[in-house]
Order: sequence, then C-alpha cells, then structure tokens
Amino acid sequence: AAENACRVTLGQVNQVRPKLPLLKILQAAGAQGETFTLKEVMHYLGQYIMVRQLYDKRQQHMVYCGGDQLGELLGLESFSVKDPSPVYDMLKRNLTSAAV
Ligand SMILES: C[C@@H](c1ccc(Cl)cc1)n1cnc(-c2ccccc2)c1-c1c(C(=O)NCCN2CCN(C3CCCCC3)CC2)[nH]c2cc(Cl)ccc12
Repeated sequence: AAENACRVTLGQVNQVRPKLPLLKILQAAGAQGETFTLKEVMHYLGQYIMVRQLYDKRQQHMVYCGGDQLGELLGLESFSVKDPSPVYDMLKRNLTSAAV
C-alpha cells in the first residue's frame, strides 16, 4: 500500500519497459534508460524514422521500413502514419508494464 502510494506520487505507474529489440531502436534515436511513457516511446520512434530517413520525402505520411530493424519488428515493408494500428500491435508485443 505505502510503496504503491509512493509510486503513484512519483508518476511511475505509466512507465513501460521495451523488450530489447525495441529498446535498441529507441536508443538509436537518443533514448536513455530502460523505462518510458508511451508518449516517449512514440516520440523516439518518430525521431528514429526521421534520423534514418525512412519516410517518403514526397508522401511524408508513408514510412518505408523494409530492410530496417523497425520493419523487422513491425513485420511490414511500409505503412502509413495515418493508420497507427500496426504500430500499436507491435508495441503490444514489445512493451511490458514497468509497474511491477
Ligand atoms: C501523429 C504522429 C504519429 C504518432 C504515432 C503513430 Cl503510430 C502515428 C503517427 N506522427 C505524424 N507524423 C509522424 C511522422 C511522419 C514521418 C516521419 C516521422 C514521424 C508521426 C509520428 C511520431 C511523432 O512523434 N510525431 C510528432 C510530430 N511529427 C509530425 C511529422 N513530422 C515530420 C513529417 C515528415 C517530414 C519531417 C517532419 C515529425 C514530427 N512518432 C511516430 C512513430 C511511428 Cl512508429 C510512426 C509515426 C510517428
């Protein structure tokens, strides 16, 4: 009870722990540490796509991730940022709750 109350005040409850393949991608985008909020995970994945130039310069909502570790994780050659469902499915497979 006490430690949970403490965790709530420290804002730890919304942290997630990426599995190693996803953690490596986040770290390549500049992430530090091993637990993040979902917002931070999305931010670093966006940065990763930018830094690795995986988005189409003309159709900027299209991400071509085939041949990249991101594509391995997603199991996709490409996707549109307008349909986040494949990304959420991948996160379900690659994030564990850090609350425990
Ligand atoms: C709404 C949001 C989003 C967020 C999650 C999802 Cl599952 C879909 C969509 N979003 C909208 N466009 C992008 C995007 C597009 C191309 C290249 C990089 C990012 C994003 C993504 C962000 C992000 O944190 N976005 C901040 C603002 N973005 C605007 C787009 N900006 C760039 C667009 C290409 C040209 C340069 C600017 C970068 C900042 N994180 C993501 C992670 C992934 Cl796995 C996929 C896409 C994104």
